[in-house]
Amino acid sequence: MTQYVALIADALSPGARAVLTRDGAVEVRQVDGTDRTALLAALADADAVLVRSATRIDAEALASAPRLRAVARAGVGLDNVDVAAATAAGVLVANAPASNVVSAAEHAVALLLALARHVPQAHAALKEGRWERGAYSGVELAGKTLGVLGLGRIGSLVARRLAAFDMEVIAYDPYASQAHARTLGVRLTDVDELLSRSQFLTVHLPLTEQTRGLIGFDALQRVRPDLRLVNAARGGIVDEAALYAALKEGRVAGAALDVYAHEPCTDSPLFGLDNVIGTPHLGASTPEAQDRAGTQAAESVLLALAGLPVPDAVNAPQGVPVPTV
Ligand SMILES: NC(=O)c1ccc[n+]([C@@H]2O[C@H](COP(=O)([O-])OP(=O)(O)OC[C@H]3O[C@@H](n4cnc5c(N)ncnc54)[C@H](O)[C@@H]3O)[C@@H](O)[C@H]2O)c1
Ligand SMILES: O=C(O)CC[C@@H](O)C(=O)O
Repeated sequence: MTQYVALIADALSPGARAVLTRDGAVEVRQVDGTDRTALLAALADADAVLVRSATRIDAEALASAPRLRAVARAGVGLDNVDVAAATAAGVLVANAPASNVVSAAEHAVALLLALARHVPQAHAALKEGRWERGAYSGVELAGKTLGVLGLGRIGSLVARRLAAFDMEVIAYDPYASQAHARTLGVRLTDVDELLSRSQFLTVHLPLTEQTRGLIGFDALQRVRPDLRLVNAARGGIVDEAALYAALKEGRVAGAALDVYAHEPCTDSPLFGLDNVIGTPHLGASTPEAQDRAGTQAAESVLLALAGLPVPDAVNAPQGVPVPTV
């Protein structure tokens, strides 16, 4: 006999459903969370909702969910969940912070290498029947300076991988310790040095009110003209209009983007520039990452519904049980 309804609002791995239904207490329902009307209707009976990055759980969604006890994010970024509104409503929010970091880091490295060597452009030309060896000469990574903006989980994995390419790695992160940076072979700098010295710059920040637009017109005035920028974190951190202007005016050499201010994004003016490559938010899109993200999110939901402490809860003090449902 099921007691609770868990709503899966984005495409999650089959492992999530298997965990949720393990003890027979949870009925799983599926909804397309990007269909706002359907989402709000489905939330009316939900005790928990599981999302990736496409579904917005904001104040309106929370107000439509009188029974809701938990929001579980199968991934890292929580910018699509209004954590403050959830907390005020007594709804526990949990993410799966370590689930997809290796996939995201590997994708950032893949984008950086593809950008340096024009892999997507050369591939497209070849498939169209053009053998254009002269058009796609690239640059080496060895000996170049890599700037890492945000030396957290993903930034650290990227730094370690690219140090192995003999890059000099510098990073800006006011919350990172010197000891941590040293273990990675990274030197911590201030923003000025990061911007003015980096030949490659990779962004690994959360999207917050402090980081929104951080790489904007001002920052892009202070970079080298041979800078190649990678953003596989969140779209709003890099101001797309400022980046477009900098690329167009030759103040930046190239950009590789996995994330966009508004997603899905298929018609950005940036896509018209030859020195921009992009992927449609694929950083976490591996079966390994999705399996971990889905099952961890589902485990958090079971703990929350049982009134037990949820290790990855972002709005409950560790060790303090959430209210029993
Ligand atoms: N493309 C994808 O599919 C994908 C996958 C996973 C995560 N992400 C994004 O990557 C982000 C980073 O993930 P993570 O696991 O490394 O997070 P994290 O919390 O481990 O690291 C973020 C780091 O940013 C630093 N930071 C915060 N504000 C800063 C500021 N103003 N200036 C400089 N540094 C600042 C923090 O100190 C922290 O070390 C996530 O928030 C998410 O938005 C994207
Ligand atoms: O769910 C996804 O595929 C994206 C996840 C990623 O952006 C994250 O923040 O974890």
